[in-house]
Amino acid sequence: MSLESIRYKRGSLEILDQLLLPLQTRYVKVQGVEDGWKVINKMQVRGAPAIAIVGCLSLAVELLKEEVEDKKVMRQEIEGKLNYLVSARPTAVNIKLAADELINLANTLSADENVSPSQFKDRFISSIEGMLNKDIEDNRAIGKFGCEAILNTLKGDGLVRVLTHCNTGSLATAGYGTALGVIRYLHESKKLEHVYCTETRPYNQGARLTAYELVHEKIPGTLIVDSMVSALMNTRNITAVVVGADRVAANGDTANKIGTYQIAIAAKHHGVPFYVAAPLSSIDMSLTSGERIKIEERPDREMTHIGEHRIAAPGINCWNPSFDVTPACLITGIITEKGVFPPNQLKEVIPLHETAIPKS
Ligand SMILES: CSC[C@@H](O)[C@@H](O)C(=O)COP(=O)(O)O
Repeated sequence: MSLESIRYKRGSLEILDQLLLPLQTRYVKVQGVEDGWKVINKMQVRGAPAIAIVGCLSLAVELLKEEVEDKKVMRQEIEGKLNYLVSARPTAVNIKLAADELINLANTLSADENVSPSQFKDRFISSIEGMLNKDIEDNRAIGKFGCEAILNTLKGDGLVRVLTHCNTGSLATAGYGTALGVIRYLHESKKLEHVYCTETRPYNQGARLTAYELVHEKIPGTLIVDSMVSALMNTRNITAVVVGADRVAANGDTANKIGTYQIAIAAKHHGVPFYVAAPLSSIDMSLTSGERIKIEERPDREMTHIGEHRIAAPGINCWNPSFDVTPACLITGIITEKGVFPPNQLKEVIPLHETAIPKS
C-alpha cells in the first residue's frame, strides 16, 4: 500500500510529519489555517501538490467550525486566509492557483442569491475536498503518459534505468506521485530495471523520503549523493531522468528542487532524455519565462546541521536557495495528466486558467 501523507475526513485533518521520516512515523493534527501555515512553512508537509491540498484543507477544517450568517463576511475572510496560506512558501504555484480559483468560487457563491450561507459553506468545503481525488487521478494519468513516453524512446533490452531528484511521491502529493508516479507505473508495468535517487542536499528529501518510499514499495532503487550524477550517467546507461516541478513557466522553464538544473545539464551532455512530470496546476501561464519565478531561500541551519549536529565550520556564510530554474532548452518533455508536451508547445495546449479545483 502506498504511503498516506494526508489523512482527511470532514472536520479532521492530519499530516504525516515529514521532518521525522524515515525514523519516526507520526501524524500531526491540523486544526485550522494557522496550523496549516505552520506545517507548510516548517516543511512538515512539502511538495508542491501536497502544499496546495493541505493548505486548502486546513481552511476547510476551520470553516466547518464556524457559524456563517453573512456570506460577504465569509467571502472576505476566505480571501484573507487563502492569501495568508499562499505566503507560507512562495515558489510552488499550485497553492496560489488553487487559492485564486477558490476566491473566484467564493465570489460566485456570495453573489448568488439562491445560495444560502450554509449552502455556501457546504459547497465551498466540498470543492476543496475534491482536490484529494483529483490529484490522485491526475498522478495516475501522469504515470501512464510518462511510462509510454519513456518506453517509446527505448532501444536495447526494453528495460528502463531512471534517475530522479528530490521527492515527488505519495508524500509530496495526495497519493501515487508525479515523477515517482511515472517510476511507479514503469515498475507496475515490469519495465523498470532500476531507479537511482539523489540524496538531495541540504534537506535530503531523496535520502529520507524517496528512499523510504522505494523501500516501502519494494521498487528496486539505489541512493546516490548529488555530486555523483555525471558519473552515474557516464557509467550506468541511464535511460531517462524524471523530476517534478514547483512552477513551470509558459515557455517551459521549470523551477524545481535545487540541483535539478545541474542534472539537466549533465543529461544534455550525456544524451539522456530529461522529463519534468507535473500536473497542469504546476504550470503558471502568467509567467512568460522562468526569470520571474520567486525562489525561496531557506534558513542556513538546513546546510550547517544534520539533525542536531553541526557539520559546517561555525562562522561560515551560507547561501541556501531551495529551488533552481531549469531552462526549457534542456527539457525533453513535460509530462502532464493531459499528455507529454515539448516545452515550446505548452502555450498552444494549456488553457490560460487550468483548474486546481475539480469542476463541479
Ligand atoms: C510532486 S512534488 C514536485 C516538487 O514540489 C518537488 O520536486 C520539490 O521540489 C519539492 O520541494 P520541497 O522543498 O521539498 O517542497
